[in-house]
Amino acid sequence: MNSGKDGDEARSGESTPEEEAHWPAPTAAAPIDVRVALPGSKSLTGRELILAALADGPGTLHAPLHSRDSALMVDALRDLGTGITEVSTDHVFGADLRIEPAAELTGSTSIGCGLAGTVMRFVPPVAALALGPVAFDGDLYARKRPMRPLLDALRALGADIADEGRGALPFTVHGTGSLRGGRVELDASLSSQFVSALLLAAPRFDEGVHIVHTGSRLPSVPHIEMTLAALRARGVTADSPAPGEWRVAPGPIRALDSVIEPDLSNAAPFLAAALGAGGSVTVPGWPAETTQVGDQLRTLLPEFGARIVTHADGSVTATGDGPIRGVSLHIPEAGELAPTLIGLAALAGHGSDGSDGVVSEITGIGHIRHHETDRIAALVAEIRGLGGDAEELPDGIRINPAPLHGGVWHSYADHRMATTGALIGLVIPGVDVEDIASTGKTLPQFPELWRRMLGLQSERTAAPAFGGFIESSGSEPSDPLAFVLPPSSDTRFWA
Ligand SMILES: O=C(O)C1=C[C@@H](OP(=O)(O)O)[C@@H](O)[C@H](O)C1
Ligand SMILES: C=C(OP(=O)(O)O)C(=O)O
Repeated sequence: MNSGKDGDEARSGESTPEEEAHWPAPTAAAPIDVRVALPGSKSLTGRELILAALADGPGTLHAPLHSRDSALMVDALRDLGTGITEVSTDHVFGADLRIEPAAELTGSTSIGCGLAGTVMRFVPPVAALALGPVAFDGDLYARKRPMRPLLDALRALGADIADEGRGALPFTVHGTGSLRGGRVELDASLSSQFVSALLLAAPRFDEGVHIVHTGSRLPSVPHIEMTLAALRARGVTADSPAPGEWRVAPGPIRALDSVIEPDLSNAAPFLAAALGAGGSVTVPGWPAETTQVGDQLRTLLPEFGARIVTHADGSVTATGDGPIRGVSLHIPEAGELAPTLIGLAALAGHGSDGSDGVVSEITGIGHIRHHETDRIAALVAEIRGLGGDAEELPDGIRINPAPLHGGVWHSYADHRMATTGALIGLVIPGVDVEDIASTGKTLPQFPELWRRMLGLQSERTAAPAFGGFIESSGSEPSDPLAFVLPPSSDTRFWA
């Protein structure tokens, strides 16, 4: 795995110079009918890596994500003494991972967080269990992402952390090999990851943890439920005794072999493409039950006019055969999906598709100002840059119908900004996405998958680091199955 640990520039380790600059987003020439298989969930891969590193024996992750964020997590846990090796398999998105927990976690190291919220939040509590100082830093913008509530909570639980009052990266956790734990108050209104971070390491705290959220709002609740479910799957006693409170009992974390579900949040731009291009997009391997917030796409996309069918074989199809409708959505739990939904809302208002010109408002997402960039400010600026009419709300965005035109769409090093630019470019000719390589954070295959989705030839002569993920059954642009996985990989990969 190439994490690009030491550089702001190196994001996916496989981008061409052209992608680093401006990527001409392909415009859909005709309705599409394609099947797009997606790699593993960032959030599940991160949690399973942490829990496997703290477990009572070795375990294997099947079908994990291989991307910049997951590589940074692997590097961080290796730096703390965990053995992580790639185990070759024949499925399409890269190797399984074999994890051998360290007998004792070791400090005296430094950890690069890139721009990964999961690394900068989930690893410090683990570092507190290591022996010796562990220095954390990340990309320049990562230093702006909030950390103070988590660092203060860790201190209250017994950790020694030096951050020179910054409440942000860089900081050093002086691990002593153990942490007392216990009851702690924490304001998680800026990020649910503060809660998940403490819960994940808490079985190894002397007293476990009892977190009491003190803020007036709580974003991304499904991600906290995902954390509790991952802990319980490993035999840990973990619950929520009251709204805004969570408890984890001290005890062993059971080693196990886990299968990572495909990333349903990364399904968002692809399913949304059915609305942009017209036609159908099918994502295979959709779990029948999941804690991933991306599952909500099945109810959110119909708000924009999509038809969704969940098939018995575990695939989900989105079909778009009419104008994109304006929406009024309040989605505090689904901020991760907001950039794609906002992109659709901008298209609903662009005025040349026969849409009814309804104003869209998407609210409850103030916390996405603290994601990879201030996503509300960035989306407003970029939609306006293409001639659209968008304005910031205190906790969201309003989009008034307006025709869009081509131009440069800036990514702000944010993978979901980049994919949103690609989505708009499906409909609006002449959109150039700056830094499409930022998609390497969670989906290095994005440019390739997107072009293949449209029946376009690959930009590469050979897919380098993540090759073999598509089995083209013809690659004629008109072939509706130009983009499928072979059935054998399908069953193996999504089992
Ligand atoms: O725990 C996780 O894996 C995540 C939690 C959410 O963070 P916030 O609560 O900061 O929104 C989500 O947006 C992020 O992409 C992943
Ligand atoms: C907010 C996101 O990432 P992170 O895990 O870095 O917070 C995201 O992927 O949309």
